Amino acid sequence: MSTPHIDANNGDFAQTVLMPGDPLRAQYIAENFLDDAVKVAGVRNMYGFTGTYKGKLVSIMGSGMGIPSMSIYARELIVSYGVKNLIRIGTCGGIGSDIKIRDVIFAQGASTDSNVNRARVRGYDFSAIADFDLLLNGVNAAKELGIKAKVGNVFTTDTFYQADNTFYQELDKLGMLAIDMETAGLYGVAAEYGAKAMALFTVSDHVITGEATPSEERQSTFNEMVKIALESIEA
Ligand SMILES: O=P(O)(O)O[C@H]1O[C@H](CO)[C@@H](O)[C@H]1O
Ligand SMILES: O=c1cc[nH]c(=O)[nH]1
Repeated sequence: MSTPHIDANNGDFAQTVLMPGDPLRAQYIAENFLDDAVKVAGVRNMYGFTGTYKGKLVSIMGSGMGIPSMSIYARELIVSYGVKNLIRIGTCGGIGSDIKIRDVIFAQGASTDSNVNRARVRGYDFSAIADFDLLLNGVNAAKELGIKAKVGNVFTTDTFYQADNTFYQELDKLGMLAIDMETAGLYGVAAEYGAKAMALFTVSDHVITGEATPSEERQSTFNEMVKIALESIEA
């Protein structure tokens, strides 16, 4: 049974879905990290794949950019396909002065300029937080792989191009590690529909210093994050 945005059959998705923003990254992961990967979804070229990693069944599906796109796919995966764990694997802009490009960051919590989570609690504030077990498994997997990772609050924005860059300094003062465009929405959808969610990123650029990862290095840092996410999955 397909949904308006996912043309997969019942049972096509594993209990855990890794979600990069870019569907071509989903395809790259399926081709390079999974065994026996099968394409299960492709409406609007938002590809979804299911295969195995070290014998564990896992799916990968693009989320698109921004909270609205992520929220559609996350909701349909949970409600219509019974997905239990959603792990965002994305890129982000670094904010803190101790954040360097290529760092791996776990989003323990996600603040936002979006109204979607307030709308879930009658206009009050909602703490958009990662599922503790998924976060712990991810942090432990990073440790075992010898990859240093940072864990903390991030900011999810609807606006990739900020009108006023001094905003980043204000986020820095509040201890925000990084900025992305989906995580607060993912955490809200997971809470609303009873699934677990967690996000980790690699820092592609630093929004205060302007430093950016050279394009030829992006793939290798991205691969480290993918390995962390895949190793963190429980059988
Ligand atoms: O690399 P992805 O996962 O798409 O994540 C980041 O990149 C996009 C912006 O360029 C936004 O989706 C942002 O969250
Ligand atoms: O959302 C994002 C991702 C990477 N870099 C940014 O500045 N923002």
